[in-house]
Amino acid sequence: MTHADMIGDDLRDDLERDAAPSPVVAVVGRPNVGKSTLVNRILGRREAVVEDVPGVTRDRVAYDAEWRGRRFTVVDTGGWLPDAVGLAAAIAEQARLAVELAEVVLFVVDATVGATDVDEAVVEILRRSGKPIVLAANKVDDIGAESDATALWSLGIGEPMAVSALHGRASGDLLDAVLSALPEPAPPETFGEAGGPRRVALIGRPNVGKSSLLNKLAGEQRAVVDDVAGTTRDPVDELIDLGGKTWRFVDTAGIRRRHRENQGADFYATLRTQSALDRSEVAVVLVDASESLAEQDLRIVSTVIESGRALVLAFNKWDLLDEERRFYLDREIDRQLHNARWAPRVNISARTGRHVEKLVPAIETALENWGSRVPTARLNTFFSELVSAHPHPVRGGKQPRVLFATQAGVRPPKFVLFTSGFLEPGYRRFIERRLREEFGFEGTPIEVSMKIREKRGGKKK
Ligand SMILES: Nc1nc2c(ncn2[C@@H]2O[C@H](COP(=O)(O)OP(=O)(O)OP(=O)(O)O)[C@@H](O)[C@H]2O)c(=O)[nH]1
Ligand SMILES: Nc1nc2c(ncn2[C@@H]2O[C@H](COP(=O)(O)OP(=O)(O)OP(=O)(O)O)[C@@H](O)[C@H]2O)c(=O)[nH]1
Repeated sequence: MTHADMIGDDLRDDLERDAAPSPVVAVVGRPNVGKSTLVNRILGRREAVVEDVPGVTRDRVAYDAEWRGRRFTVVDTGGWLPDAVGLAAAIAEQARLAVELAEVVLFVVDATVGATDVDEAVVEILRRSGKPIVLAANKVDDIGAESDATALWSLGIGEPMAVSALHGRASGDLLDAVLSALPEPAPPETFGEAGGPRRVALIGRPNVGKSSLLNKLAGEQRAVVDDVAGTTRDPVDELIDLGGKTWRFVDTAGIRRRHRENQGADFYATLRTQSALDRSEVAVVLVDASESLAEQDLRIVSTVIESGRALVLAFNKWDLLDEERRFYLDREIDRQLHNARWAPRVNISARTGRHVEKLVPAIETALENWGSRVPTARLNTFFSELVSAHPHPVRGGKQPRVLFATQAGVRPPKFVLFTSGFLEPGYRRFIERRLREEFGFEGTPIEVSMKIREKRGGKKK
C-alpha cells in the first residue's frame, strides 16, 4: 500500500456523507480581545491557536462547529491582514471581509477595555452591510464585570452578550444568539423518496448494449415501477436487486422500447438521456469497447459531468476485444476521455456476463464520493499548504491568494474559494487536480468556484 493510499483510507473515515451545506459565522475583533479563545470555546476543543501576542497570524482559519444539532462554519478572520497598514485599517479590512463571506458576524469586544474608536469604526462597516451581528462582550469573568458589558449598549448594535471565553461563562447563551441569527436551514435536497432505492441511469449511444445489460442485470426480475408523478400510465423505472440492495433503474422503458421506434433516433436518444439524467443520481455510461470511441460517446459523458451526476464508465462487448484493440482503446481513453479520468471504469460483457458484478461496487463508490464533505479545517490546512508550496504566479505585480475555502455543497461536492484576486484558469485546474489527489472523489464531478474580494479603492466619505 502506498503512502497516498493510506492517506486516502484515513480520510475516508473523516469525510462525512451527504451533509447539508453549513452557513459561515465570521469572528471579528481587535487583536487580543479573545477571538481565538472564543473560537476554541465554540468548537469545544483547543484547536485554534491562542497566543498572548496580539495579531498572531494563523494558518488555519476555518472550522466546523455544531450547536444544538445545527452545523455552521466558524471563520476566524484574525489571521488575514497581509497588506493592511496600521491597526485601524487592518481591522476595517477584516470586517469588510467578514461581511462579504459570512452569513452572521460575531463581533468580539474586550469589555474590560470598553468600546474603542477602532470598535466604532468596525460597527460602521458591519451595520452598513445589513448582516446579522452578534455582539460578544468578552472577558466578563465574574458578576462584578457585568457592568462593563452593559456599557457596550452604546455601540448601538443591540444587546452585548456578556461572556468569558476563558472560563466558558455564558458561552451557551452566546451560541444560542448565533444560532437564532443564522438563516433558516435549506431543506435537504432529495432525489425521489427519501431513503428509497438509489437511482441509476443506464445510458449510451444506440447499439452499445443497454438493453442487453439491463436484461442481464434484471435476470428474472421484472419489478416495474410506475411513474411517481403519475403523468403517464407508462411504467418507466425498474427496481432491480443487485449486491444485496435494491436499485432503481430510471427510464428502463425507454431502453426497452427503443427497438420499436427507429425514426429520429438521435434526437430522441439525446432527449431521453437528458431526462434519465435529470431523474438519476448516478449514470452508468455504456460504451462499445469493440469500436472506436465516437463523438456521441464523448458528448454523453460531458452531459453527465455538466449535469453534476456521479459517473461510472462501462466498456461493453469486452468479449469481442483482441489485444490490439485493447491497446488502441487505452490510447483513445487517454486522449479523449481526460475530462472523466476520475470515473471508475469497468470492462464488461453483457453477453457473457463477464465482470458485470463489478458494476455495483463502482456505482457505490461513485455515489459515496458524490455525497462526501471535506471537514472545513482539513480543507483549509490543505489550501494553506498548497498556496505556500505553489503560490499563484505574480501577474502585473499582483499575486492573488486563496484566503479561505469552504465546501458549499454536496451531490456533487462544490467548493467556494474566497480569493484576493482573479485566479487564472490554469491555476484553478491545478487546484482541482490537487483536490482530487488529496481527497479522492473517484466517480464524482467536483465544482470549484471563486468569490473574489474586490480591493476597495478610494476612501469612503
Ligand atoms: N480574563 C480573560 N482573559 C481572556 C478571555 N478570553 C481571552 N483571554 C485572554 O486574552 C488573550 C488574547 O486571547 P486570544 O484569544 O489570543 O485573542 P485574539 O483576539 O484571538 O487575538 P489575536 O490573535 O491578536 O487576534 C489571551 O491571553 C487569552 O487568554 C476571557 O474571557 N477572560
Ligand atoms: N459480442 C457482444 N455483443 C453484445 C454485447 N452486448 C450487446 N451486444 C449486442 O449488441 C447489439 C446491441 O445491443 P442492445 O442491447 O440492443 O443495445 P442498446 O444499447 O440497447 O441499443 P439501442 O436499443 O439501439 O439503444 C445486440 O446485437 C447485442 O446482442 C456484448 O457484451 N458482447
